[in-house]
Amino acid sequence: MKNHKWNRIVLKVGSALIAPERKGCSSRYLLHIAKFILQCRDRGTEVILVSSGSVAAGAHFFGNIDKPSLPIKKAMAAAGQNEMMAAWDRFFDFPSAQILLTHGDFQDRERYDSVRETIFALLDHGILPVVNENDVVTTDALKVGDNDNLSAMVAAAADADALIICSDIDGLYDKNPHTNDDAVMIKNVNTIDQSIFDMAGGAHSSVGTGGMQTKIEAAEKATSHGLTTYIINGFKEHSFEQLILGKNPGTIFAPYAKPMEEDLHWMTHTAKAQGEVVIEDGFEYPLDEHCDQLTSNEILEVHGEFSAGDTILIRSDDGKHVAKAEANYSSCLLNYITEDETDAHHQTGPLVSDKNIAVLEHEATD
Ligand SMILES: Nc1ncnc2c1ncn2[C@@H]1O[C@H](COP(=O)(O)OP(=O)(O)O)[C@@H](O)[C@H]1O
Ligand SMILES: N[C@@H](CCC(=O)OP(=O)(O)O)C(=O)O
Repeated sequence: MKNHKWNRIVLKVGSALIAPERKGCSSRYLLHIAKFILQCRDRGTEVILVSSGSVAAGAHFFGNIDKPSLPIKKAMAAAGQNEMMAAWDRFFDFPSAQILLTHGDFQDRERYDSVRETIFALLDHGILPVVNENDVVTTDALKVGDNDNLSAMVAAAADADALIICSDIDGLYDKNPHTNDDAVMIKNVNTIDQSIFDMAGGAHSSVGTGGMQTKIEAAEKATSHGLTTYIINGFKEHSFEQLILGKNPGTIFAPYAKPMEEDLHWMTHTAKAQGEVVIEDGFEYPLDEHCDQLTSNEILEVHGEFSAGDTILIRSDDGKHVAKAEANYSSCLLNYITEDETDAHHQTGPLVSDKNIAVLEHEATD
């Protein structure tokens, strides 16, 4: 696979590469990553950088406290973001542009289109977009939470051909190599199924977020959109030399032969559930074809507050995530009907829309 076939790539760089010791930014690893960006651009490949590291870069301003409170973490991000942007800028003789996003920007179609337009305009003018989560304004409801998933959302929104995740490890192993001496590296993944998710553990470093779990989630988001996804070791210059030569320096996840349609991809991988409806195990119908059979009769419990039109998660009693879909009724009404045992006439029509439904195939991870 030669990289000159890439028209556009998203390169995700983790915190450990930016501020390895939490003593501000270091050019130690950024130098060879910047060289790779230059080489790609010279070959006509547009690059979008998703750069973590604002919290790690800003930590030293706050005395590197061990367990910072949320407001202090946000303050570290605000101060570190400037340092991180400046660190990248030192390497380039072309301009870069800061894009700070939250999940809310992907959830809302107008804002999503606006982000896309801005990225395309920057690329058209040879400016390097540098994306990070807007940690200062995020709340639990609004945040993506990790830059692996954020990079996959950006890659899908920007119609990129490849997502390259630069980590602190060579690629995906069959188990966490930091805790298992016999872990074996996997060079190629053709299908991301539950067995691949089962291999992935959390982060071990003090600066990383999400570990391998969020990288597999990102790979699933990206490959189902038709992007080839790489996990490589960003500490090693050799990884980037191999990529330029069209070789595989880490783990490659093959893109779906038939990428998901845009709406289904958005519902599966981007839309955030505002609440959930628990139904009995063994609901018999394939939900995407027979969601008209799912009425209030099937509900065991309703969690969270949502309105008609919001995205909800349908979960079975044994915890399995069955589907995400657009609710036809509010949580308030569903709660009233399920709790009211006196009047069986209160049955609803279909709980969710048959136009906006995504059947989920993995076991719940939360
Ligand atoms: N199966 C696995 N294969 C490789 N790494 C794994 C695996 N399971 C867990 N990990 C952990 O994931 C880490 C990489 O993720 P993370 O610490 O979040 O770094 P980054 O800053 O690159 O996002 C590895 O260093 C390793 O400790
Ligand atoms: N937005 C955060 C990044 C969080 C994150 O996902 O970090 P990492 O696992 O190092 O990619 C920051 O800039 O510190």
